[in-house]
Formats: sequence, structure tokens, C-alpha cells
Amino acid sequence: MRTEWTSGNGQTERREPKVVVGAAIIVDGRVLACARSAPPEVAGRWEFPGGKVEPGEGEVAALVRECAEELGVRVEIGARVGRDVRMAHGRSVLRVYAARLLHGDQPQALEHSELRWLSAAELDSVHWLPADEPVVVALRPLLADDATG
Ligand SMILES: Nc1nc2c([nH]c(=O)n2[C@H]2C[C@H](O)[C@@H](COP(=O)(O)OP(=O)(O)OP(=O)(O)O)O2)c(=O)[nH]1
Repeated sequence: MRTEWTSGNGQTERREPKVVVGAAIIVDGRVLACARSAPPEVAGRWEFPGGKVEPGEGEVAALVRECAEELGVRVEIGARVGRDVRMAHGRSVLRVYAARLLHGDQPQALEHSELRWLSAAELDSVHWLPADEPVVVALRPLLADDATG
């Protein structure tokens, strides 16, 4: 997915969109939802832990780093959940992966204002960031499956 837009000097630029990765951490049929604490315009909106992939960094490595920074946990990254979601007029994309906790680690809200474990039936009980909505739809059957296991 490549995006074109016109910069201030009138020239058309083509750049790969920046990838924002998110981890759908699933335990016993519930996914971990995290409330953003900043910036003010999105504080209180819910998201998957994660963030921007740094230059030269792999997506899995970025997720492992972000989960350690934001939640203090070690994770194993699994399959993609849903499709890439275009954000910021194509300047970035949200890409979410399923994940599981390792070594009995328990997430702590080191950077978020609140954490909640949501079942499939509870997915709509929080106000997700807009880009997360299609991912949440794709996630629902995975939670139902996991709950029966
Ligand atoms: N982590 C995360 N970011 C999301 C989600 N949905 C969504 O729209 N975003 C947006 C919010 C932000 O504009 C951007 C991610 O930025 P971030 O601030 O979390 O990234 P970061 O941890 O790398 O932070 P920084 O280094 O830029 O401060 O993507 C999501 O589910 N998880």
C-alpha cells in the first residue's frame, strides 16, 4: 500500500505508510483492551497495546518491545487479526497480531489509564479508536473459539 500526497512545495511524494502494530493478547477467550492516557484528543479511547515500528525493526520485535514497555509482559506473537487499516489519510496503517502471555506474566497499566479483559460479548462495551473497529469485528470469532478450548 503506497500513498501519494502533495507536500507544501507542491511536489508529489510517494512513501510507504508507517506501520503501527497492535497486540490482541488473548487469555481464556478474553482480549486485553487498553485505555489510552494521551494525547488528550484520544485519551480514554481503547486500543490494543503496541505502537510504531521503528526504522529497521521487525513487526514482531516491535510488538515484543511495546508489550514490555507498556504492560511489563513477555509475549509470543501469533497470526494476523483482520486486515491492515488505513490511518491518517494513508500515512500509516494499523496491523494487529494475536498474542499470548508467556511465563505467567500479568499485564500492568504502565502507560495506559486502564486495562480490561473483554469477552466476545463485551467487545462493544468500550469506545475503541476508529481504526480498531474492523479489527474488533475480525477478533470476535477468535475469542469465541478460544473460550470453547
Ligand atoms: N498502539 C496502538 N495505536 C493505535 C491503535 N489504533 C490506533 O488508531 N492507533 C494509533 C494511535 C496513534 O496515533 C498511533 C500509535 O501511536 P503510539 O503513540 O501508540 O506509538 P508509539 O508507542 O510508537 O509512540 P511514540 O514513540 O510515537 O510516542 O496509532 C491501536 O490499537 N494500538
